Amino acid sequence: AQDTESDSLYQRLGGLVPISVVVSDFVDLLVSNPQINRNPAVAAARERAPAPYLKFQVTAQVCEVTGGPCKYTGRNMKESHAQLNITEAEWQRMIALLKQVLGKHRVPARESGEILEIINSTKADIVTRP
Ligand code: HEM
Repeated sequence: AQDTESDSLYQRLGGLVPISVVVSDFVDLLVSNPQINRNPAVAAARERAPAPYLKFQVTAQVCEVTGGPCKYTGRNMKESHAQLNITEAEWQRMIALLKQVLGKHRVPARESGEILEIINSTKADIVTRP
């Protein structure tokens, strides 16, 4: 059936299968990005939080906040990123990688815009250095 204006973002994205694929590609790009890995706190956190774990938690979180049936049980964004010293430049790099993945998977403009808005709403909790 066609999407309607009132469908949740979760429904318009196509549910957990496409969401998990996009998150997986995004996390793969993020954890292998040389600029972001130059941050020693981020690089060190890979042992505590390996890519498969991040994929699980981010998928559950995106599913929940877009109106899907999941329940995110991880830590909040402020606590989980507080020790990582994430800079504005690292944030901008992450946004560029996210846009790249949304484009690769042909996520439409409306849905991409809503995802970017959700991600931007977490920026103040995640970026702790200029
Ligand atoms: C430059 C941007 C970002 C970097 C470098 C980054 C890096 C990390 C790292 C290294 C961890 C593991 C922390 C630890 O366990 O000590 C983590 C956890 C996590 N991040 Fe990010 N992150 C970024 C942005 C985001 C954004 C925008 C979101 C989604 C809104 C997000 C969602 C999560 C989630 C759900 C966890 C798991 C929390 C938990 O373990 O309970 N991250 N991130």
